[in-house]
Amino acid sequence: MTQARQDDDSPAIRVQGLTTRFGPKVIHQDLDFEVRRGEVMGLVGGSGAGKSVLMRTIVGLNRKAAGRIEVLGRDVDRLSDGERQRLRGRWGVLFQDGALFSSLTVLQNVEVPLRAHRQLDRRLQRELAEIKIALSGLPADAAHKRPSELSGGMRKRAGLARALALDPELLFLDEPTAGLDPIGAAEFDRLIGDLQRALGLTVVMVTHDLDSLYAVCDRISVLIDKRVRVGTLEELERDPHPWIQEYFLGPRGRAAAAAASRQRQEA
Ligand SMILES: Nc1ncnc2c1ncn2[C@@H]1O[C@H](COP(=O)(O)OP(=O)(O)OP(=O)(O)O)[C@@H](O)[C@H]1O
Repeated sequence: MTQARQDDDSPAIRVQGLTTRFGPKVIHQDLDFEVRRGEVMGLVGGSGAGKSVLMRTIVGLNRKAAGRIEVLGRDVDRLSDGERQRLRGRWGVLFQDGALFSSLTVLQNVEVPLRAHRQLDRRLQRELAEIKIALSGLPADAAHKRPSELSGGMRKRAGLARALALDPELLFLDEPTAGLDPIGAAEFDRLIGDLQRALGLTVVMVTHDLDSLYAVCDRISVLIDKRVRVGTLEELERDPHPWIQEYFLGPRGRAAAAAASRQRQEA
Protein backbone atom coordinates (compact mmCIF):
# COMPACT_ATOMS: atom_id res chain seq x y z
CA MET A 1 0.00 0.00 0.00
CA THR A 2 1.44 3.40 -0.90
CA GLN A 3 1.83 6.15 1.67
CA ALA A 4 -0.81 8.26 -0.10
CA ARG A 5 -3.32 5.45 0.06
CA GLN A 6 -2.57 4.77 3.69
CA ASP A 7 -3.22 8.46 4.30
CA ASP A 8 -6.58 8.28 2.55
CA ASP A 9 -7.91 5.21 4.32
CA SER A 10 -6.78 6.07 7.82
CA PRO A 11 -8.89 8.01 10.29
CA ALA A 12 -8.00 11.68 10.76
CA ILE A 13 -6.89 10.90 14.32
CA ARG A 14 -6.22 7.58 15.99
CA VAL A 15 -5.10 7.58 19.62
CA GLN A 16 -4.40 4.22 21.23
CA GLY A 17 -3.56 3.43 24.85
CA LEU A 18 -2.77 7.03 25.72
CA THR A 19 -1.59 7.86 29.21
CA THR A 20 -0.76 11.42 30.26
CA ARG A 21 0.22 12.68 33.68
CA PHE A 22 1.56 15.70 35.47
CA GLY A 23 3.84 14.41 38.20
CA PRO A 24 1.85 11.80 40.12
CA LYS A 25 -1.50 13.06 38.77
CA VAL A 26 -2.80 10.86 35.96
CA ILE A 27 -5.03 12.72 33.49
CA HIS A 28 -5.64 10.01 30.86
CA GLN A 29 -5.17 6.29 31.40
CA ASP A 30 -5.00 3.85 28.49
CA LEU A 31 -7.33 6.09 26.48
CA ASP A 32 -8.47 5.31 22.92
CA PHE A 33 -9.88 8.06 20.70
CA GLU A 34 -10.65 8.09 17.00
CA VAL A 35 -11.88 10.83 14.68
CA ARG A 36 -13.07 9.97 11.17
CA ARG A 37 -12.15 12.10 8.22
CA GLY A 38 -14.71 14.80 7.49
CA GLU A 39 -16.59 14.59 10.78
CA VAL A 40 -17.10 17.19 13.47
CA MET A 41 -16.18 15.55 16.77
CA GLY A 42 -17.26 17.28 19.97
CA LEU A 43 -15.13 16.70 23.05
CA VAL A 44 -16.91 17.20 26.36
CA GLY A 45 -16.39 16.30 30.00
CA GLY A 46 -16.35 17.85 33.45
CA SER A 47 -14.01 20.68 34.32
CA GLY A 48 -10.50 19.30 34.65
CA ALA A 49 -11.41 16.02 32.91
CA GLY A 50 -8.54 16.52 30.46
CA LYS A 51 -10.14 17.83 27.26
CA SER A 52 -7.58 20.55 26.59
CA VAL A 53 -4.71 18.29 27.61
CA LEU A 54 -5.90 15.64 25.13
CA MET A 55 -6.05 18.21 22.35
CA ARG A 56 -2.65 19.65 23.28
CA THR A 57 -1.14 16.16 23.42
CA ILE A 58 -2.42 15.29 19.96
CA VAL A 59 -0.90 18.44 18.47
CA GLY A 60 2.40 17.83 20.27
CA LEU A 61 2.22 20.60 22.88
CA ASN A 62 2.07 18.17 25.77
CA ARG A 63 4.23 15.09 26.29
CA LYS A 64 2.52 11.72 26.69
CA ALA A 65 3.64 9.06 29.17
CA ALA A 66 2.50 6.15 26.98
CA GLY A 67 0.47 5.33 23.90
CA ARG A 68 0.42 5.92 20.19
CA ILE A 69 -0.93 8.91 18.31
CA GLU A 70 -1.56 8.91 14.56
CA VAL A 71 -2.66 12.08 12.81
CA LEU A 72 -3.68 11.98 9.15
CA GLY A 73 -2.18 8.52 8.87
CA ARG A 74 1.19 9.42 10.38
CA ASP A 75 2.54 8.11 13.68
CA VAL A 76 3.69 11.33 15.33
CA ASP A 77 6.58 9.54 17.06
CA ARG A 78 8.05 8.33 13.79
CA LEU A 79 8.57 11.57 11.97
CA SER A 80 11.70 13.42 11.04
CA ASP A 81 11.79 17.10 12.01
CA GLY A 82 10.88 18.05 8.44
CA GLU A 83 7.95 15.60 8.31
CA ARG A 84 6.69 16.85 11.67
CA GLN A 85 6.82 20.43 10.43
CA ARG A 86 4.87 19.44 7.28
CA LEU A 87 2.27 17.54 9.31
CA ARG A 88 1.81 20.58 11.57
CA GLY A 89 1.01 22.57 8.47
CA ARG A 90 -1.93 20.23 7.79
CA TRP A 91 -3.83 21.20 10.93
CA GLY A 92 -4.94 24.48 12.45
CA VAL A 93 -5.67 25.23 16.11
CA LEU A 94 -7.97 27.83 17.61
CA PHE A 95 -6.93 28.15 21.24
CA GLN A 96 -9.40 29.14 23.93
CA ASP A 97 -8.24 32.76 24.21
CA GLY A 98 -7.37 33.05 20.52
CA ALA A 99 -3.65 33.10 21.46
CA LEU A 100 -3.05 36.03 19.13
CA PHE A 101 0.11 38.11 19.32
CA SER A 102 -1.05 41.30 20.99
CA SER A 103 1.56 43.52 19.35
CA LEU A 104 0.60 42.43 15.81
CA THR A 105 -2.42 43.38 13.74
CA VAL A 106 -4.93 40.70 12.75
CA LEU A 107 -3.40 40.59 9.27
CA GLN A 108 0.10 40.15 10.68
CA ASN A 109 -1.15 37.43 13.03
CA VAL A 110 -2.66 35.49 10.13
CA GLU A 111 0.57 35.92 8.16
CA VAL A 112 2.67 34.29 10.92
CA PRO A 113 1.96 30.64 9.93
CA LEU A 114 2.23 31.54 6.24
CA ARG A 115 5.69 32.97 6.83
CA ALA A 116 6.74 29.93 8.90
CA HIS A 117 5.46 27.24 6.51
CA ARG A 118 5.29 28.74 3.02
CA GLN A 119 7.76 30.64 0.96
CA LEU A 120 5.58 33.23 -0.72
CA ASP A 121 6.22 36.71 -1.96
CA ARG A 122 4.84 39.37 0.36
CA ARG A 123 1.93 40.30 -1.87
CA LEU A 124 0.62 36.76 -2.21
CA GLN A 125 1.12 36.19 1.52
CA ARG A 126 -0.96 39.26 2.26
CA GLU A 127 -3.69 38.29 -0.23
CA LEU A 128 -3.99 34.79 1.25
CA ALA A 129 -4.22 36.24 4.76
CA GLU A 130 -6.93 38.66 3.62
CA ILE A 131 -8.93 35.79 2.10
CA LYS A 132 -8.81 33.87 5.41
CA ILE A 133 -9.88 36.99 7.32
CA ALA A 134 -12.89 37.41 5.01
CA LEU A 135 -13.69 33.70 5.22
CA SER A 136 -13.85 34.00 9.00
CA GLY A 137 -16.52 36.66 8.72
CA LEU A 138 -14.44 39.65 9.79
CA PRO A 139 -14.93 43.03 8.13
CA ALA A 140 -11.98 44.13 5.98
CA ASP A 141 -11.03 46.96 8.35
CA ALA A 142 -10.49 44.48 11.19
CA ALA A 143 -7.34 43.30 9.40
CA HIS A 144 -5.43 46.39 10.50
CA LYS A 145 -6.55 46.34 14.13
CA ARG A 146 -4.72 44.81 17.05
CA PRO A 147 -6.47 42.12 19.11
CA SER A 148 -7.12 44.55 22.00
CA GLU A 149 -9.22 46.71 19.65
CA LEU A 150 -11.59 43.83 18.81
CA SER A 151 -14.60 42.35 20.60
CA GLY A 152 -14.32 38.82 22.03
CA GLY A 153 -16.26 37.40 19.08
CA MET A 154 -14.03 39.18 16.57
CA ARG A 155 -10.92 37.91 18.34
CA LYS A 156 -12.26 34.36 18.00
CA ARG A 157 -12.77 34.97 14.29
CA ALA A 158 -9.24 36.35 13.99
CA GLY A 159 -7.93 33.22 15.74
CA LEU A 160 -9.97 31.14 13.32
CA ALA A 161 -8.52 33.03 10.34
CA ARG A 162 -5.04 32.22 11.60
CA ALA A 163 -5.98 28.56 12.18
CA LEU A 164 -7.16 28.42 8.54
CA ALA A 165 -4.10 30.19 7.14
CA LEU A 166 -2.44 27.06 5.75
CA ASP A 167 -5.63 25.47 4.33
CA PRO A 168 -5.65 22.76 7.00
CA GLU A 169 -7.41 19.42 6.61
CA LEU A 170 -7.93 19.22 10.34
CA LEU A 171 -9.12 21.96 12.67
CA PHE A 172 -8.87 21.89 16.46
CA LEU A 173 -11.11 24.28 18.36
CA ASP A 174 -10.76 24.75 22.11
CA GLU A 175 -14.03 26.11 23.50
CA PRO A 176 -14.71 28.31 20.46
CA THR A 177 -17.94 29.78 21.82
CA ALA A 178 -16.83 30.33 25.43
CA GLY A 179 -17.40 33.92 26.46
CA LEU A 180 -19.69 34.74 23.51
CA ASP A 181 -23.29 35.81 24.03
CA PRO A 182 -25.88 33.27 22.77
CA ILE A 183 -26.40 35.06 19.44
CA GLY A 184 -22.66 35.41 18.84
CA ALA A 185 -22.19 31.75 19.80
CA ALA A 186 -24.92 30.59 17.39
CA GLU A 187 -23.35 32.67 14.59
CA PHE A 188 -19.96 31.14 15.32
CA ASP A 189 -21.47 27.62 15.26
CA ARG A 190 -23.00 28.37 11.85
CA LEU A 191 -19.65 29.64 10.59
CA ILE A 192 -17.89 26.46 11.76
CA GLY A 193 -20.56 24.30 10.10
CA ASP A 194 -20.38 26.28 6.84
CA LEU A 195 -16.57 26.18 6.74
CA GLN A 196 -16.49 22.49 7.58
CA ARG A 197 -18.78 21.68 4.64
CA ALA A 198 -17.22 24.14 2.19
CA LEU A 199 -13.64 23.15 2.93
CA GLY A 200 -14.21 19.46 3.72
CA LEU A 201 -12.58 19.87 7.12
CA THR A 202 -12.32 17.40 9.94
CA VAL A 203 -13.04 19.28 13.16
CA VAL A 204 -12.30 18.43 16.79
CA MET A 205 -14.12 20.83 19.08
CA VAL A 206 -13.65 21.00 22.85
CA THR A 207 -16.77 22.59 24.25
CA HIS A 208 -19.06 23.05 27.23
CA ASP A 209 -21.71 24.49 24.95
CA LEU A 210 -24.62 22.07 24.50
CA ASP A 211 -26.11 24.21 21.75
CA SER A 212 -22.87 23.82 19.75
CA LEU A 213 -22.98 20.05 20.18
CA TYR A 214 -26.50 19.89 18.81
CA ALA A 215 -25.81 22.41 16.04
CA VAL A 216 -22.59 21.14 14.49
CA CYS A 217 -21.26 17.86 15.91
CA ASP A 218 -21.62 14.52 14.13
CA ARG A 219 -20.35 12.54 17.10
CA ILE A 220 -19.29 13.33 20.62
CA SER A 221 -16.51 12.01 22.81
CA VAL A 222 -17.08 12.27 26.54
CA LEU A 223 -14.03 12.26 28.78
CA ILE A 224 -14.91 10.34 31.92
CA ASP A 225 -12.73 8.44 34.38
CA LYS A 226 -9.58 9.20 32.34
CA ARG A 227 -11.02 7.60 29.17
CA VAL A 228 -13.36 8.43 26.31
CA ARG A 229 -16.89 7.25 25.60
CA VAL A 230 -17.97 8.06 22.07
CA GLY A 231 -21.25 8.15 20.18
CA THR A 232 -23.85 10.24 18.44
CA LEU A 233 -26.07 12.35 20.65
CA GLU A 234 -28.80 9.70 20.44
CA GLU A 235 -26.36 6.95 21.40
CA LEU A 236 -24.94 8.89 24.33
CA GLU A 237 -28.38 9.71 25.65
CA ARG A 238 -28.82 5.95 26.17
CA ASP A 239 -25.52 5.65 28.11
CA PRO A 240 -26.45 5.07 31.75
CA HIS A 241 -23.35 6.76 33.22
CA PRO A 242 -24.68 9.36 35.71
CA TRP A 243 -22.52 12.21 34.39
CA ILE A 244 -23.73 11.59 30.83
CA GLN A 245 -27.35 11.29 31.95
CA GLU A 246 -27.13 14.55 33.87
CA TYR A 247 -25.28 16.34 31.09
CA PHE A 248 -27.46 15.38 28.14
CA LEU A 249 -30.78 14.77 29.84
CA GLY A 250 -30.67 17.40 32.60
CA PRO A 251 -32.57 20.67 32.15
CA ARG A 252 -29.88 22.38 30.01
CA GLY A 253 -29.43 19.33 27.79
CA ARG A 254 -33.17 19.06 27.21
CA ALA A 255 -33.40 22.78 26.40
CA ALA A 256 -30.57 22.50 23.86
CA ALA A 257 -32.20 19.44 22.26
CA ALA A 258 -35.55 21.24 22.02
CA ALA A 259 -33.92 24.32 20.45
CA ALA A 260 -32.09 22.17 17.90
CA SER A 261 -35.29 20.36 17.00
CA ARG A 262 -37.14 23.70 16.54
CA GLN A 263 -34.36 24.95 14.27
CA ARG A 264 -34.52 21.79 12.15
CA GLN A 265 -38.28 22.22 11.72
CA GLU A 266 -37.90 25.88 10.70
CA ALA A 267 -35.12 25.10 8.20
N1 LIG B 1 0.77 22.22 32.50
C1 LIG B 1 0.13 21.58 33.49
N2 LIG B 1 0.75 21.25 34.64
C2 LIG B 1 0.10 20.59 35.63
N3 LIG B 1 -1.21 20.22 35.55
C3 LIG B 1 -1.87 20.54 34.44
C4 LIG B 1 -1.25 21.24 33.35
N4 LIG B 1 -2.17 21.40 32.36
C5 LIG B 1 -3.32 20.84 32.82
N5 LIG B 1 -3.13 20.32 34.05
C6 LIG B 1 -4.14 19.61 34.85
O1 LIG B 1 -4.69 18.59 34.04
C7 LIG B 1 -6.09 18.44 34.31
C8 LIG B 1 -6.86 18.51 33.01
O2 LIG B 1 -6.79 19.85 32.50
P1 LIG B 1 -7.56 20.31 31.20
O3 LIG B 1 -7.20 21.74 31.00
O4 LIG B 1 -7.29 19.36 30.10
O5 LIG B 1 -9.07 20.16 31.66
P2 LIG B 1 -10.37 20.46 30.81
O6 LIG B 1 -11.14 19.19 30.72
O7 LIG B 1 -10.00 21.11 29.52
O8 LIG B 1 -11.09 21.46 31.82
P3 LIG B 1 -11.93 22.81 31.57
O9 LIG B 1 -13.24 22.38 31.02
O10 LIG B 1 -12.08 23.35 32.97
O11 LIG B 1 -11.14 23.70 30.66
C9 LIG B 1 -6.45 19.53 35.32
O12 LIG B 1 -6.46 18.95 36.61
C10 LIG B 1 -5.31 20.51 35.20
O13 LIG B 1 -5.09 21.16 36.43
